Amino acid sequence: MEHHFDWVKGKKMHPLWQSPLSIPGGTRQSPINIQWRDSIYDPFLKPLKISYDPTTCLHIWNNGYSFLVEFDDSADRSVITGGPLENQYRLKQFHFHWGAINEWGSEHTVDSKVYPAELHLVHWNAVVYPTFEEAVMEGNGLAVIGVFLKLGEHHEGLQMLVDALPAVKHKFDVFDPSCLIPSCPDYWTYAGSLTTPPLTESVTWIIKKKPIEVDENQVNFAFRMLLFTSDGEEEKRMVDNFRPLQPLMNRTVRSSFQ
Ligand SMILES: NS(=O)(=O)c1ccc(C(=O)N2CCN(Cc3ccccc3)C2)cc1
Ligand SMILES: [Zn+2]
Repeated sequence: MEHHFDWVKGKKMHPLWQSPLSIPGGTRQSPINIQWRDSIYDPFLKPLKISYDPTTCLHIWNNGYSFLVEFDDSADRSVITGGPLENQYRLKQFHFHWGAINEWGSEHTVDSKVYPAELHLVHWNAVVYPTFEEAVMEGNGLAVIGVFLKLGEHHEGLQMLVDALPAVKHKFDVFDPSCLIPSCPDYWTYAGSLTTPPLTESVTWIIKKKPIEVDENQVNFAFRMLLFTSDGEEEKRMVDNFRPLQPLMNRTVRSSFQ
């Protein structure tokens, strides 16, 4: 799929959505820097309840600016509930954001610390909305779990994805994405938006405090060998697919931990 780039004086620029330009009138845009000491402990926040059915995993594919692993969301088989959420949300897909080198790549930052990559597990409110596309347009439509990746030990679960990547549309038998989520229950949560078009302000963000560890080869092979372009075009490595930080404006980040 052709990646829409913006041209300025004949130079390929990053796609529009990566410019600092926030959408007109946007008051809850993402990503943001999470200032740990400014986050407010909320004792009423419940533990997040995650129950995924590994057989709902469909396939992995490259959508031009990331690679996604999509799930069968036709029933309540892989769901999250609790945490800051009023309803149960269905898992639709997960994807990553990463940089060309390990110095950057994550979308959110913590006390201005950038991680080499960030995982997003995307869920939608199927209790209230009939389709994902409609939920994308509503303030309580989506819930995304963000998990930071840091360099360290080899990660067995990620390795299964790395091994599947060469085949663009790789049929998965089973994959349980909870193996990519740290067991530590602590998270921050805030009201935000999609970080890619249509940038709608429909996401309840749940950012895990603990990162997962992956080794250097996994980052290099999992992410940096992917291409933005489709066959026949000059090769453009798929890197730096993260949006710049957005203003916090009148928002509070709550923490589930003291
Ligand atoms: N980085 S992120 O976690 O914020 C994120 C980014 C993209 C998506 C995503 O699957 N889509 C965004 C909307 N798009 C399709 C669509 C739907 C309605 C209207 C227009 C377009 C699919 C989900 C989460
Ligand atoms: Zn994302």
